[in-house]
Amino acid sequence: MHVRGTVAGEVDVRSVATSYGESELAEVPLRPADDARNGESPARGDGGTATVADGRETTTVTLWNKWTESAELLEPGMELLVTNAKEEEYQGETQYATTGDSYVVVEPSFLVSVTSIRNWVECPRLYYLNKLSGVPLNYPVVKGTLVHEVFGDLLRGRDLEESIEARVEERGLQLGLLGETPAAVKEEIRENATAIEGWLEQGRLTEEDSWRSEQLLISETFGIRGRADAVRRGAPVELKTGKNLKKEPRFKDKVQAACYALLLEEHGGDVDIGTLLYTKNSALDRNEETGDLTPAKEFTMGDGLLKYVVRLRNEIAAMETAGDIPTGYEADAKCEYCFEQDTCMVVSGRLDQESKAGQIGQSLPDEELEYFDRFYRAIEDERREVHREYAKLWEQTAEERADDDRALIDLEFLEKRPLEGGRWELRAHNTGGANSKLREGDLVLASDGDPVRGSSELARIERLDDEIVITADEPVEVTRLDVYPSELTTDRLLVAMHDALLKGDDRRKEILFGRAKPAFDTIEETFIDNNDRQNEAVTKAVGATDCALIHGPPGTGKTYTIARAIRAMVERGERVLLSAFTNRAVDNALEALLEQLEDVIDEDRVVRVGSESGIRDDMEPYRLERAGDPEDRVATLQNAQVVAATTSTCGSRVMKEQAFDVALVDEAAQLTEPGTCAAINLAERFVLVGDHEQLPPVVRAENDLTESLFERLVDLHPEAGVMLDRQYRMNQRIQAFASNEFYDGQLRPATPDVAARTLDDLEGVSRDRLPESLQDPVSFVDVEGDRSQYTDSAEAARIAALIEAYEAAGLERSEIGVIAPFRAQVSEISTHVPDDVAVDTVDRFQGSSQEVIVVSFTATGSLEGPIFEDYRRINVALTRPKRALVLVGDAAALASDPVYERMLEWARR
Ligand SMILES: Nc1ncnc2c1ncn2[C@@H]1O[C@H](COP(=O)(O)OP(=O)(O)OP(=O)(O)O)[C@@H](O)[C@H]1O
Repeated sequence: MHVRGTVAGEVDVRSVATSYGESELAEVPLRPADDARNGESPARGDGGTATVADGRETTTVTLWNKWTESAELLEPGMELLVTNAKEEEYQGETQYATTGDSYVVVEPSFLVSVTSIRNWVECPRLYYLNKLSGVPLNYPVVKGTLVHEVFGDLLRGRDLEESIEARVEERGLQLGLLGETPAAVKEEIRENATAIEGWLEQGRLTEEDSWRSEQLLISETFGIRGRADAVRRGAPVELKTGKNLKKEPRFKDKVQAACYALLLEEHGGDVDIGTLLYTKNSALDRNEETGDLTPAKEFTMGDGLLKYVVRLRNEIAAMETAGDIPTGYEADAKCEYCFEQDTCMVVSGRLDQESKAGQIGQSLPDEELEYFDRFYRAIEDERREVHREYAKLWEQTAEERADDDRALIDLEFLEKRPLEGGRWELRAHNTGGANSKLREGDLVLASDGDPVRGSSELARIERLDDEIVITADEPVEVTRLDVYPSELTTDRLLVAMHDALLKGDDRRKEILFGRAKPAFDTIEETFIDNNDRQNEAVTKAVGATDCALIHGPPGTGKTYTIARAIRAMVERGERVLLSAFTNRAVDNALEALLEQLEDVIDEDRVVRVGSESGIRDDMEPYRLERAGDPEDRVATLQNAQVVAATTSTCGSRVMKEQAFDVALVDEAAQLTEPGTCAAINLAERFVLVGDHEQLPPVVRAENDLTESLFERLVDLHPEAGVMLDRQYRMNQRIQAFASNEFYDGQLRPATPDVAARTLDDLEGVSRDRLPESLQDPVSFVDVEGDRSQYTDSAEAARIAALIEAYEAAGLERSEIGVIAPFRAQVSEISTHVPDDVAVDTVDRFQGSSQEVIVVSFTATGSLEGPIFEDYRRINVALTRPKRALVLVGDAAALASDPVYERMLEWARR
């Protein structure tokens, strides 16, 4: 039986005398979880989870012997799982205790990666340093990746030479940045691959041999996830590109293989053997080396090792849950033999952290230490939220995930087709056509219906229509796609924050922490002659020696201003980074910029860095191809005077090697502080462009990440900012409310034409054909709703009628957009209106505009809290239309909120 619950009090650890001698035990007060799904057969399970009495009383779980080590980590409020526990009656109460088959798992829904466990066993401090600084671009790492890729190819049956050729070609850019030549790299890969081929040959001799390449594995029982290099006859095989002349695999390698064994057990295996393949061994010269030169080393995995691995994992989970920082004393690693000793001491010194290796250097000023601490916690909160997303893979049913837009389910598998290189193209029919967060180009979990226990693969979405096309390493008969919760974003935020504080230039930090005022050079030139504020913005951007902040309300020509500013910078010979939170914004800005640069520089000096699927088709010609001849690839990037990439890509290994005179970041109000740092870390000076009255950064946790650096700097250094005040989008009547409510009444139409625009300007459209109530550019339609919370079918039906009225007046459906506060209402409206009308949440509409916008408030009865959560969302919704805005909602409910009440007054005028 498995016992799972929340630690309900202090844990008591003590020694007792038993018939076997002295034993350690820990008594854990536990409030069992009442989740019925708890009992569903975790690995090694023999069914049933404790559902004590009413499931809420506190019971006691006794953890014996080595498990007391994990007990010491427990704090009240932490989750605990004990597998194969036994039930005991004690003074009329049912209690539980570990048995010889038990595993004790601390915070099981925190999924620790196998790599983390491996780093941790070397030294917990090393684990921490890796988190802070990320994996740098260096040759051993790239070579390791290449050997692993070739290994996968060989397992999938690809020809060795063909694989080496293709894989080295694919990494052209990285190899070029490292100054490596293809011939030398290929030779080295070939040497390593000999070991692999030899081993595979042996494997093929046995009839029952079965193996598969890289497999993504998740264990809900042990709280571990990872990608095994290969699985052979159900057992893990790990590839190491180093040498090992001992008979036995290295301990940390065994730990890693043991993690995979646990993962495989959860998938129904029973694993007691692990194989380590040291590929360098076969390249060694027998005459010079002594020892065991066989590359493949098998070892037997005892229960003791598996349990030890779970205890290690528990240490990480407990530390991360508590938000602690390891000191290195947790392990008996020898600092004097550690390659990272210097880095470790420097980081400890700068951050004033306790460390086994000791500290060197002076610590950061207090305010920077405080900042580091605050943001470290915030980013780790965010990481825990990502982990919660993983847990939802098994906590939610398929239907719940689909309703949550996290999965596409009930797909009808159509066919599989082998691709070059042994990969597969899989096709499925989307029967539901439902909404989801999934997009083309995304990495997803493709499964046969169960992403955790069934057969599942990490796959890429190539096409997403009625027919879905994905590519994957193995041919899963896909019937379900799940959002893959990636930690990449959080990883990069942490590294960007670390780089900004520990590697950042002093002057930059003076500015960021308000210890100095941004400075500006005097610029005499006029850049834009018909819009003073835009001209001032460009002047500031060009003249800033530290930073400039451009505040651009809706439709005020932000993109145009950015393009003009970059042209001026390019003309001055500067190397410019153009970045933004989304690919869409990067492409928009780049499009405007290309127009400006037409006669200024050659097209090939503008480069777009990003993946093929992320970049708009018409920007494809500018995309930096990563594959190819190393020298040539590097030359293309180094030669580029303008590089455009998302802030996330700015945190990639390739971009981190680049340096710029200036970084210009659009959509800056939607970026977290560390997210912004990822881009500005790469440049001498920076310009942020955004609007903090529109959507804030998208984060899962509620903490310091919700305020953008843009917003903080606008407050800190108002003199570095300029607000664009003329908008080129909305009819005067439409913009009035937003201007008063959000921009101190400063927003004005840029020209009389803009102020006076109405639907009559559109060809074939006449307002006379609209009902009188819709003839004004702003109208309100009072609908007494159906009183449900997140949907309102009465509103949806009314909206369908409104759209018909606009069509009757001559509008195209594609000129109408509908905005609703909740996804459920978006779905509800979608069932009422034709497909070609865009219906979505505010978040999806930010940055775009439409001739007509209909807003569904989905508010009835007494309004509980702002419907759009945050008034900034209302601002975005109300500023999307150019010529007509229709608000649909329950007037009585809306009037109960002061902002909505003012909105009603304006709309009904
Ligand atoms: N100084 C200007 N003179 C003439 N037209 C301008 C000027 N500035 C901007 N525009 C025009 O106004 C429109 C909106 O500009 P732009 O796309 O740059 O707005 P934006 O502020 O980026 O919009 P959003 O708020 O959606 O991000 C464009 O058609 C652009 O050409």
